[in-house]
Amino acid sequence: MDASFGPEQAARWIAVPGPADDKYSRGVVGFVTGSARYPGAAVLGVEAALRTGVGMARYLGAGRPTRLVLQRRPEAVTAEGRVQAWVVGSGQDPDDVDELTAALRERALADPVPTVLDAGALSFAGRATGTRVLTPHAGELARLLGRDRAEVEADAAGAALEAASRLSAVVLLKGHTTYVADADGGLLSAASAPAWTATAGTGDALAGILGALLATHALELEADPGIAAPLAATAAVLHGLAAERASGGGPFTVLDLCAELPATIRSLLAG
Ligand SMILES: NC(=O)C1=CN([C@@H]2O[C@H](COP(=O)(O)OP(=O)(O)OC[C@H]3O[C@@H](n4cnc5c(N)ncnc54)[C@H](OP(=O)(O)O)[C@@H]3O)[C@@H](O)[C@H]2O)[C@@H](O)CC1
Ligand SMILES: Nc1ncnc2c1ncn2[C@@H]1O[C@H](COP(=O)(O)OP(=O)(O)O)[C@@H](O)[C@H]1O
Repeated sequence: MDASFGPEQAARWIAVPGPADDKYSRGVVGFVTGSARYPGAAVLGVEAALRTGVGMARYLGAGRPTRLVLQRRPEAVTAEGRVQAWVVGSGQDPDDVDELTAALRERALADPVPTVLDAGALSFAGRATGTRVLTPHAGELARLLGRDRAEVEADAAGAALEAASRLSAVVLLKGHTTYVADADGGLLSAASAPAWTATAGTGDALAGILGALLATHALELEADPGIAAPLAATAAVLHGLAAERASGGGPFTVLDLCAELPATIRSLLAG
C-alpha cells in the first residue's frame, strides 16, 4: 500500500531561511546537465531550482549550454566550488556527451552528497557515492530493469520498488501518478499534476526542483538520508501544483510552470 503524499505533507519539507542564514548555509545545488544536443534541459533545471528557492545554483558544462543558462539566469554561478546536492544527466545521452561534460559528470558522481540522477545519468547510478535519487519515466525505468515498458506501466509502484531495492536508491517514477520508492520498501505517491504536464522539458524542471530541495536540506540529509524520499515526493507535489496553476485548465510551457513555483510555495507555507 502506498501512502498518498499531498500539499499538507509537502509544506513540511520547505526550508525557510532564518536571519542567520547566508547563501551557502541555505544550500548550493550543482548541475551537470544539458549537452550540445539538448542545451535547453540545462536552462530548465537551473530555472526551476532558482524558482524553488536555493542559496546558489552552480552550473557546470560545455560552452553552449553554459551561455544559454547565463543568458536566462545571470545569477547562476558557472565556476566550480562547493555543492550540497547535484543534479546530473537531464538533457544528456549516456554515451554522447563531450569530454568536459563527461569529466564533470564523473566528479559530481564521486562527490558524496545527495545526487539526482536523471535521463542520461540513470545508467550511472551505481557509481554515485552520495544518496541517490533516480528520476526515470516509465520508458527509462523499463530500460534500467531490462523489462518492457508495458510491464512497468502495469505495475508502476512495484517497478519503482524493485529498482529502489536493486540500486539502493530512492526512485521517483514519473507519470500521471508519481511514485517514490525507497530501498527499504517505503512507497509514497503524488497525483497533483494535470495531464497537460505531459510536455517536453517538464521532467528537466522536476529534477531542478528536487535538486533545490535536497541542497536546502543538506544537514538534515546528512543526519538522516531517509528523508530523501519525502523530499522527492515534495518535489513532485510542488511540480504538480505549479503545473496546475500554470495550466488553469489549458496548455502551458515549462517556463510558465517554473514561474508559478514561488506562488505555489508561498501558498503552501501560508497553509
Ligand atoms: N529542451 C530539452 O533540452 C529537452 C531535453 N530532453 C532530454 O532528451 C533526452 C531524451 O529523453 P526522452 O525521454 O525524450 O527519450 P528517451 O530517453 O529516448 O526515452 C526512451 C523511451 O521511453 C519512452 N518514453 C518517453 N517518454 C516517456 C514517458 N513520459 N513515459 C513513458 N515512456 C516514455 C519512449 O518509448 P516509446 O514511446 O518509443 O515506446 C522512448 O523511446 C533526455 O536527456 C532528456 O533530458 C527532454 O527532456 C525534452 C526537452
Ligand atoms: N499524463 C500525465 N499527467 C500528469 N503528469 C504527467 C503525465 N505524463 C507525464 N507527466 C509528468 O510530466 C513530466 C515529464 O517528464 P519526462 O517524461 O522526463 O519528460 P522530459 O524528459 O521531456 O522532461 C513528469 O514530471 C511526469 O510526472
